[in-house]
Amino acid sequence: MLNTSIIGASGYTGAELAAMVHKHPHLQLAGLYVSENSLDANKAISELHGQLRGQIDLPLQPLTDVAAVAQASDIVLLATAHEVSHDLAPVFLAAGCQVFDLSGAFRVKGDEFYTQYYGFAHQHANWLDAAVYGLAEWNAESIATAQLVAVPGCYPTASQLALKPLLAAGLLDTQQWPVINAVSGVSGAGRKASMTNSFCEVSLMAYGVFTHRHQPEIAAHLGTDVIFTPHLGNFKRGILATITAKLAPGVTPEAVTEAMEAAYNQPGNQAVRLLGNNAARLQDVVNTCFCDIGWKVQGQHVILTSAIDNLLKGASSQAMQCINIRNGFAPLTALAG
Ligand SMILES: NC(=O)C1=CN([C@@H]2O[C@H](COP(=O)(O)OP(=O)(O)OC[C@H]3O[C@@H](n4cnc5c(N)ncnc54)[C@H](OP(=O)(O)O)[C@@H]3O)[C@@H](O)[C@H]2O)C=CC1
Ligand SMILES: CC(=O)N[C@@H](CCC(=O)OP(=O)(O)O)C(=O)O
Repeated sequence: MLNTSIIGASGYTGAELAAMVHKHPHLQLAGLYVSENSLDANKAISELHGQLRGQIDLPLQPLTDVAAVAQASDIVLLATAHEVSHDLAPVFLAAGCQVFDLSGAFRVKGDEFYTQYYGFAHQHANWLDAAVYGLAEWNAESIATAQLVAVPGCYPTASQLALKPLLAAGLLDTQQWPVINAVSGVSGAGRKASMTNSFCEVSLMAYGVFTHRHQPEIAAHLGTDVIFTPHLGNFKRGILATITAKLAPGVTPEAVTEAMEAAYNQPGNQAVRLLGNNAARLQDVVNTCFCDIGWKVQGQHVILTSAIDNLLKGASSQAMQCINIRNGFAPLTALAG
């Protein structure tokens, strides 16, 4: 059994991770942690997340001695804000732990990226360089030997899983940037109260227009520029991305289907479900580890729809897929099947 600690366990993604680790036949929950001065310190996790009652009643411990937690852990899951992960990951890594970071702190290489999009200067160039981007269906080979996995953002997961097969097969005319419009449920903003996620303030709207940090994350890992516009929806969970792209001259609908099937009808890639000409729907993926992708071609354009649960395939279940790949377990262990 691998001792697994979750930092940020009281949050939305942290609680999902706790449930998965509890279910996993080869992982053992070593500890659940919150910040040193957290208002939730020493409460049972099930007091905050009632669905865990009777299953996981462990306390949320204040993270006071990072070195001691590292010593007691084989695997550390960081379900913490970017700056917190940035500071904590190197400590766990130096102690030899496998680290799976759900934040954006190690996702994109490049000197100016963190100052421009995250508001802090990155201090750990060596770990940023060593980090493997945890898009499970596309980076399995590198994930299998990584010590630090940077789990992709929620919008980047939905967007890239739809576009990558077409780019890999050379089917897109990238002179016209793919246009991604995506709507997320409010849990994407985390559990902490704020005016923007307050019930009476949430309304379907675009935000971060031309400035959202996921645009450069998507572009960097796709290797092509995109227009990306996120939207906040008045529902709890799920992301639906609707993506319009231009096909290269002569590309047929059959070629698009073949590219999607070649990418995902493969052993190990069962977390992506292909819908052909049907459109993806949130209700089919919420509370699951799946990404559903549909597409339709007309003339020289393709419209793709991609749906995930932002807290699962967009964060926690993708982290668990990466743990499974890294440690030689079946890819969807503790997730499905
Ligand atoms: N929500 C989503 O859909 C997605 C989130 N992510 C990323 O995953 C990470 C977690 O997100 P989410 O679960 O939504 O966030 P939440 O705000 O719901 O939870 C954050 C957790 O971190 C804890 N925390 C805060 N500061 C520290 C600290 N210094 N040391 C230890 N624990 C700390 C909080 O508890 P307390 O403050 O009480 O200490 C809480 O448990 C973020 O980086 C987010 O960007 C990625 C993809 C999707
Ligand atoms: C609805 C909402 O607010 N969503 C979040 C994205 C959450 C996510 O993917 O997290 P990372 O910050 O780890 O990239 C946002 O737009 O900031």
